[in-house]
Amino acid sequence: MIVGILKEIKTEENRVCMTPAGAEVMIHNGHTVLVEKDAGAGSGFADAAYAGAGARIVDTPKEIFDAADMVMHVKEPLPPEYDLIREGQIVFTYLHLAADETQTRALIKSRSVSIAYETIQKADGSLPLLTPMSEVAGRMAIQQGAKYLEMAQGGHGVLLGGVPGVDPGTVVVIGGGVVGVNAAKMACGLGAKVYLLDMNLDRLRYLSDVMPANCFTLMSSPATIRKLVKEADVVVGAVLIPGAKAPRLVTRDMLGTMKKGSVLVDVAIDQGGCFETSRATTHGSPTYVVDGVVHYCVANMPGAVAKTSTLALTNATLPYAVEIANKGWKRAMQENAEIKPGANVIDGKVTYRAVAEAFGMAYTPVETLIAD
Ligand SMILES: NC(=O)C1=CN([C@@H]2O[C@H](COP(=O)(O)OP(=O)(O)OC[C@H]3O[C@@H](n4cnc5c(N)ncnc54)[C@H](O)[C@@H]3O)[C@@H](O)[C@H]2O)C=CC1
Ligand SMILES: CC(=O)C(=O)O
Ligand SMILES: [Mg+2]
Repeated sequence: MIVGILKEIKTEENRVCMTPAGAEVMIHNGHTVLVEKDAGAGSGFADAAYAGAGARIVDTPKEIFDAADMVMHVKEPLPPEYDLIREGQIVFTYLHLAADETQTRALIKSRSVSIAYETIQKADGSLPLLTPMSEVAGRMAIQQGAKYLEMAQGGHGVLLGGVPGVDPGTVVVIGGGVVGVNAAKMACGLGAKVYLLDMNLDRLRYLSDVMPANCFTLMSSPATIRKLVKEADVVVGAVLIPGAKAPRLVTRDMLGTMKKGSVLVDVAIDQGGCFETSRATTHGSPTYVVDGVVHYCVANMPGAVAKTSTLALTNATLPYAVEIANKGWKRAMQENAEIKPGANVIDGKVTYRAVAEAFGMAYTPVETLIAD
C-alpha cells in the first residue's frame, strides 16, 4: 500500500501523524511511505530523518492525495483538502464528525473510507487512539486554567494552590474519564480544591479510591453542576458520549451565576462542547469572554505541546495503521473488532450511528459493507 503522511494545516497544529521511526516500521511491512515536505518539522523531525528511514518526501498535499491508498493526518481534513480526497481512499485521522456537518457531507461526497481515530474502541469501551491525547489535554487544561486566572489574562487573580493562610482555588471537572482524571490529578497536585463529577457510579467508586484527599467525587446532575459552578474558579468540560455531540451541561443561565474572571476550559469542544456558550477557538486566539467568564475552547490542545503529543499519539496509532495497511480496510475491520467502530463514512454512507443521528442522516451498519 502507498501510505501518505500529510502536513497539518490547522492553526498552530504542530503534531505529525507518524514519526520517522513509525515510517521505518511501515516500510519494513512492505509499504511505500510518502511524507509531505516539513510535515514533521513542528515536532522536531526533519525531512532527512524520514528519508533516512526510507520514506519519499513530496512537495504538495495534492501529490499525496493523488498517489496514496491511505492518507493519514492528526486533525480532520479541512476545506482546502475536501476535493483532493479520492473515491476509495482510506482517510485515517481524528474526524469528530458529530460536531461538523460540513466535513461529514464532504466525506460522504468523496466516497472515501474515512476511519476516525477517536471511535476505534476496545472491548472494555476504552478508546485507545483518543486516550493519549486526552491525557495531554487533561493535564494542559489545568495549566491553561491557571494561566487565565491571572489578572493580566482576564482572570480574577486566584492562585490555584493558594498559600499558607489563604484558601486554594476551586476546580470543578465535569467528566471523570481520561481527560477528567488527568485534569483532576494536576489540579490536586497544585493544591486546589477539586470536584470530579461523573454519571457512572462504578467509575466514581474507582476515582474515590485512587484520587488524592483534595479531590471530591460527585454524581453529575444538573443540580450539582448548578451549585458547583457558582463556587468554581476553573471549570473543565471533560465529558464524552463516544462519537456523539457533547451534552450541553453548563447553560447560559448558570454562566450568569459564576464569578467574574473565573475560567471555563471546554476540552470536549472537539465534540461540540459541553457549555452552552462554547465555540471552538484556536491556539492563535484561544479565549473569549461571556458574562465576565473567560472561555478557553481550543479543539486541538495537544498541538501546542507537539513534541510530547506526537510521540504519545503515534505510539498508539502505528499498530492500527500498520494493520490497516497490511490487510486493507475490509479485512482489518473483519478481523479486528477494535478497528471496525472506527468506520465513520464509507463509500458515501454514514457508518457510525451517533454521527448519522446528529444530522438526521441515514445510518448504514458497517457490517453490511465488509461482509464477503
Ligand atoms: N480539545 C482537545 O484538544 C481534546 C479534546 N478531547 C476530548 O475530550 C473529551 C473527553 O475525552 P475522554 O476523557 O478521553 O473521554 P472518556 O470516555 O475517557 O471520559 C468521558 C467521561 O464522561 C462521562 N460523562 C458522560 N456524560 C456525562 C455527564 N452528563 N456528566 C458527567 N460525566 C459524564 C463518562 O461517564 C466518562 O467517564 C472528548 O470529547 C475528547 O474528544 C480529547 C483530547 C484533546
Ligand atoms: C483528540 C483531538 O482531537 C486532538 O488531539 O486534537
Ligand atoms: Mg472539526
